Amino acid sequence: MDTSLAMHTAAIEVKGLYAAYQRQPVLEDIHLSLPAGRWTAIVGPNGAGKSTLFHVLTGSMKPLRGQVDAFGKAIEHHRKAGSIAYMAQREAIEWDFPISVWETVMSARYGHMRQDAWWRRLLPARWHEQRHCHAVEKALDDVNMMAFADRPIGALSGGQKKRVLLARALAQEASILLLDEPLAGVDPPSEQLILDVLKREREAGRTIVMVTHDMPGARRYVDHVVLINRFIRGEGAPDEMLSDSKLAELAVSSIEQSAYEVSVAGSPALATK
Ligand SMILES: Nc1ncnc2c1ncn2[C@@H]1O[C@H](COP(=O)(O)OP(=O)(O)OP(=O)(O)O)[C@@H](O)[C@H]1O
Repeated sequence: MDTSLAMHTAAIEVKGLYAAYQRQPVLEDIHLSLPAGRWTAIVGPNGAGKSTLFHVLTGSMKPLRGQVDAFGKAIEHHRKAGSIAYMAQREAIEWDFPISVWETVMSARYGHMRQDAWWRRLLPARWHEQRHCHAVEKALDDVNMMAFADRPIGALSGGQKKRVLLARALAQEASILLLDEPLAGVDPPSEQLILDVLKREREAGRTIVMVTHDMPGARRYVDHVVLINRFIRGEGAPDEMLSDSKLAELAVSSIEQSAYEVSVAGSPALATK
């Protein structure tokens, strides 16, 4: 990990962000400052824009407006440097291609290999370099999936796939981990395993930002919470943000949001093409 990055107090800063799909606004006027070396939970109802926020933070979606920096540098810089690891929701992945668990996790090392001298990049043996193999093995061990290393990725259960996706994010050895629902669809022992792994990663100085619907897990482990539903609905300590009254406000915003979407769908000015 680049330790100079960890000197900043904010890992991610978002200013005046607007994002939309086919002119339909999904995120509006988002201002955020996510603390470095801390564990942040992004909490919001279905369709609140949480995954969209991650798409913008990884640079895979261009916002309509606004600025997003990580450790004081544009997201594009981090995209090239591989300093932000992203774990997508399991449902968003195509599983039918014939690669093994080991190869899936090794793909997280491409960014490191790209930093090598050009002639090294041409060597097929780079896949077998000790530092890459060690990072993959450690990540698979962390999520208790080393025994499945040779299995085709498509031949795993849903919870096992999730652990492999987390291993891939860990193997990148990035400064920031963006995890979209890492706890969804896993059994209680796996959930505990994942929470323990993330706790260790946070203790090692990494910044973790995770989308979650698991309130007990968030209350117990995270340092910082962002409530979101198209707008930021609150940001602060877990005790305050995950209180019954705050969560009730968020639920009400969800009902209002649904009513808004119905009215926008009928509006010729914002209708999608
Ligand atoms: N590719 C897309 N094209 C058009 N609309 C989209 C697209 N992806 C998401 N949306 C819409 O954008 C809104 C926000 O979606 P997003 O996936 O960011 O929500 P989310 O908070 O991650 O939800 P969930 O908790 O269900 O995963 C939703 O209304 C969704 O229907």
